[in-house]
Amino acid sequence: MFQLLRYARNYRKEITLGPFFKFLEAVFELILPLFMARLVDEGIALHDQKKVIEMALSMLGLSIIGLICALTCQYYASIASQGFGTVLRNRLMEKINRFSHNELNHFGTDTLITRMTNDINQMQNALAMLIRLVVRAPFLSIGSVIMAFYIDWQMGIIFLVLLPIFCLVLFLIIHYSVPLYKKIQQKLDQLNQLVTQNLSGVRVIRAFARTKTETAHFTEETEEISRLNQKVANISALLSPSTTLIMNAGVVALLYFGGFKVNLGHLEQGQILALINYMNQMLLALIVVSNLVILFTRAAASANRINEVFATDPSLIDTGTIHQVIEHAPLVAFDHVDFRYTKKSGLALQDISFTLEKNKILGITGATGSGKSTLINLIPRFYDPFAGAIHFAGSNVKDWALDDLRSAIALVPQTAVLFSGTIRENLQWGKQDASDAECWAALATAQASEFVEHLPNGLGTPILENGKNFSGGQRQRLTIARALIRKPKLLILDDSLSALDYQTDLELRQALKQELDCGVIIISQRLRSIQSAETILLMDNGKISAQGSHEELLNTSELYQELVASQAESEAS
Ligand SMILES: Nc1ncnc2c1ncn2[C@@H]1O[C@H](COP(=O)(O)OP(=O)(O)OP(=O)(O)O)[C@@H](O)[C@H]1O
Repeated sequence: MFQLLRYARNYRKEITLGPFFKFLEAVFELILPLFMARLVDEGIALHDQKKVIEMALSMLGLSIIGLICALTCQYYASIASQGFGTVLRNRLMEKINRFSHNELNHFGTDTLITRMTNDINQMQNALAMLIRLVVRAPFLSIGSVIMAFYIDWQMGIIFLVLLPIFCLVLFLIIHYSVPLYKKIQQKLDQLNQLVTQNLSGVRVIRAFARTKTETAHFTEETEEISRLNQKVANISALLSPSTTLIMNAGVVALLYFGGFKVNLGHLEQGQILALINYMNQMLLALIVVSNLVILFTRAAASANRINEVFATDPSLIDTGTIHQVIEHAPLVAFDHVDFRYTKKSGLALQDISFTLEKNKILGITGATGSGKSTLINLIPRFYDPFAGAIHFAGSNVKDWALDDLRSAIALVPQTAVLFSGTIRENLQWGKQDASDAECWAALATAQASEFVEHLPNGLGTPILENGKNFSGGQRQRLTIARALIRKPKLLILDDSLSALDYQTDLELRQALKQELDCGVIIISQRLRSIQSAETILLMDNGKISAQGSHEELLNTSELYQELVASQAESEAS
C-alpha cells in the first residue's frame, strides 16, 4: 500500500503539517484535564472565584486553539487526499491507455472501472485518515497513560492493567471482522460487474425473457452482501458494550482507590476527575486505532488491485521512429504471419501472406470465427504477430511511431461505438478542427447526410449514450463518416456495412471508390459487398483458403463457389 504513496509526493507539505496540527490538538486535549483539576481543586474547593474564571477561560482558549488546529489538519488532509486521488487516477488511466488489447482482455473493463473508482476512493480515504488520526490516536492513548502516571503513579497502574484487556477485545473484534470485510469487498466487486453487465445488456435480457432470472440472481448477491454485513455489524456491536464495560470498570477502580487517596489527602478530587478524563481519552483513542486497522486492511486490498495494474507491463512497446509513408511501397503487406491470443491458445491466424496496393480495395470474407477481425487488428498494432512480419506503407508496423501508425489508419469496428455529445463532436473525434463543411462532406460519402439534414438540430443533434437514439444502420454510417473525416491512408470497415440495406451499401461503396484517395479493407459476410474489390481473401479457420478477384475465385475456389451459390439461394428465397 505504501508503494502508492509515491503519488502523493507533491503533497509532502500537507502530509507533514496535517499530522503536526493534529498532534498539537492532541497535546491541548491532554493538558485540558489538568486545568480542569485545578479549576476544581484550587477554584471550586477553595471558593476562589478568580481561579475558576481564570481556569475556565484558559480551558476555553485551549479548546479554541485545539479546534483551529483540527480544522487546519482537516484542510491539509483534504488537499492531500484529493490531490493524491487525482494523481493516482490520472497515472492509472495513462497506464491503462498504454495497454494493448491483450492486457485489456486480461483485466476486463468492469474490474478496471472498479479499480479506477472504488479502489482509488478507498486509498483517498486511507490517506485522509492517515493524516488525521495516525499520529493523534496512538499519541493520545500513550499520552493519557503518561499523564495518569504524572498525576499519581499508583493510579497509573490501573491504566496499565486495563490497557492489555482492552487491546485483547479490540484484537478479537479485528480478527473476526477483517476477513468478513475482505469478503464483502469481493462480493461488492462481483455485484458491480453484475450491475454493469445487466444494465448494458438490458435489451438482450428482456428479449430473452431473462428478467426474472437476472433479478433473482441480483437479489441473491445483494442478500449475501447484506448477510455478511449483518454478521460484521453483530461483531462490531460487541465493541461498544465491551469497551463501555471496561471503561466503567476502570472508572469504578479510579473512584474506589482514588477515594481512599483523597481521604488520606494524597490526591485531590479534581485530579480524580482528570484521571477519569484520561481513561476516557485512552480508550476512545484505542477504538480509533482499531477502526484504522480495519480501514487500512480494506485499503490494502484496494492498493493490491491498483498495484496489479501498475505492475503489468504493456506487451506492446512503442519504440518506433517511422512517421511517414514510403511512396510507391505497397500499403499493407503481410508476410507469413502467425498469431495466437495467449501463449497457451492455438493459432488464430496461420501463415497469412497478402499485399494491398495504394488506392485499392481488399475484401475479406469467411465463416464466423475464421479470423477476419483478428487479421485487421494486427495492422494498427492492437496486437503483435507471433511470427512473420506486417508492413504498412513500406515499413514494419513495429518500426512506426504508434500514434502516427494509428493516425494513418481509420478502423470502423463491427459494433458502432458513438460517444455522448453532438453529431458534430462525434465527427470531430476523427479530426479535432473539422469544419461543418468537412463534416457534411464526410456524412455525404458515408450516405448519412440525408438523415442528418432531416434532424431539427442537424450537426448539433445530441447523441445519447451508445447512440441509442439512432438506428443500427444510422450508427454505422455515422461511425464511417467519423473515420472518413480523418482522411486516412487506409480505411478498414470491419463488417460495418452489415446493418445497411443493399441499395445504401452499394451507394456507399461507390462513393468510397469515387471520392477516396486511400486503400480500403472491407470485411463482410455478404459477397455482394466485396465482389468489386481488386482482391478478396477467403478466410477459413485462421488460414487464407483462397485469394484473388471475384472472377478468379469463382474459377479456382470450391469454397467460394459454394458461398456464392448459398448466398444466391438465400437471396432468391
Ligand atoms: N480477445 C480474444 N481472446 C481470445 N480469443 C479470441 C479473441 N478474439 C477472438 N478470438 C478467437 O479468435 C478466433 C477468430 O476470431 P475473429 O473475431 O477474428 O473471427 P471473425 O472471422 O472476425 O468472426 P466474425 O465474423 O464472427 O466476426 C475465434 O476462434 C475467436 O474465438
